[in-house]
Amino acid sequence: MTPSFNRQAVEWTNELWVEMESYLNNLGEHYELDFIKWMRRFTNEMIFKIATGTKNDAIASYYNMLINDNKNSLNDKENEKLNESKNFIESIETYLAGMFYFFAFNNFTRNYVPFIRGKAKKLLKNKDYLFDKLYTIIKERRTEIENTPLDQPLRHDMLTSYITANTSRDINAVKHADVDLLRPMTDKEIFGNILEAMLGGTDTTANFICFTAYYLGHYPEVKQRLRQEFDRVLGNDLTRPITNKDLDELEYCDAVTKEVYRHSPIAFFVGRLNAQKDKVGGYEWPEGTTFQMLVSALMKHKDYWTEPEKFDPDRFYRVEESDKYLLEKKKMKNTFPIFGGGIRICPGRKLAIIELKCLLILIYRKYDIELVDMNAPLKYNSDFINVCTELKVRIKPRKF
Ligand code: HEM
Repeated sequence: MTPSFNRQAVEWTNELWVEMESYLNNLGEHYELDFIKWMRRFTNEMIFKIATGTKNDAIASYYNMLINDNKNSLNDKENEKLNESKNFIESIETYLAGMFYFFAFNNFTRNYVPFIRGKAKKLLKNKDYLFDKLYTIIKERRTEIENTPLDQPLRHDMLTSYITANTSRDINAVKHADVDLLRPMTDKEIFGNILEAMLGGTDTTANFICFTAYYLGHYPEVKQRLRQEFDRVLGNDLTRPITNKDLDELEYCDAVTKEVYRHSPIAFFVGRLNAQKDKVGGYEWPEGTTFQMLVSALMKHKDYWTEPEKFDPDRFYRVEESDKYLLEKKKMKNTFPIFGGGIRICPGRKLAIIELKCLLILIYRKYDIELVDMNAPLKYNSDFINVCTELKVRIKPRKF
């Protein structure tokens, strides 16, 4: 993600929060929300806008689903748009959950074992819907660009950038030097990139926000320190939009989110395939071996972390000044790969942190997230990634 996308991401997170806040206020402080459902729509709406330059009304459609009678006040076209948006976000959820199915069961099992065959069929039907939808979006945007007069500027989004790359309408300021890539992209290549962004950019960040809300609910002293930092950086104005500069100043917030991630990582393993034979862990491995690195185990290993089971953001806060967290100081570079590393490092990492930090400020400076059941464990499934299955909360005004 280029700096211009990151700037837009801050702006859009501010804007989208204002929309979501109005729905939450309408529902009222006693309403029990499933926070993951809201956050998934928030992050999907963000990545949809960044990827395509348009809104998909993921949050509005969810709100309208909850407030059934609202539907009656909408006309058929508006209802159709909201339904389409609901189907789209559900298809991403189903596609992501289904990936594990195709990972775990071989071709024979998927085609001949009765229950599994039925499930695989449904997943494939969902895949067709999602792929068609994305190809339609690409085709429609191509036509729009072709019909835009040359003297009119094109908007800035991933799709427009991919479609125009290496054409006379190129909106990309920076050119790739590799000769093989100095040609326009095909629809298939564009589709692959947009699909990856949608998949990578929806559940991951939504889960991270929910996991953080869960830990803050259980560690009020951490929440209080976090708010002190927000108040110091942002002042008393509870409505001022957040800026990139604000985010850079939030050191304790950084530490809190890292500690949440260490305890409840989302991408709990990272995979690699070796391109040539290699020696790993004392053994020779042939070319083409698949490795899965269980990073969740690295993040809790006693050789790398002081009191690894303890929830303490201070292990990430100004750790270079600390004597207590010597292990962290020495080892963190290789033991904490939130976003993977090397050439395949997560391209959405900046966007994820922008959304996460912005939302934490926007929510906690003005409201409190109250967990409905303080005794409930963090509910999640470990499939391809750790996915929060439910987080029941009430959003209350903050008590000063
Ligand atoms: C908290 C949020 C996120 C976490 C924890 C996360 C984590 C990861 C990890 C661990 C990888 C594998 C990296 C590797 O193999 O070294 C990855 C890859 C990827 N992520 Fe993220 N990610 C997050 C958010 C996002 C967002 C917002 C996007 C949207 C643009 C995104 C798009 C991708 C893509 C496209 C890849 C594949 C990159 C490749 O294979 O070259 N991720 N992510």
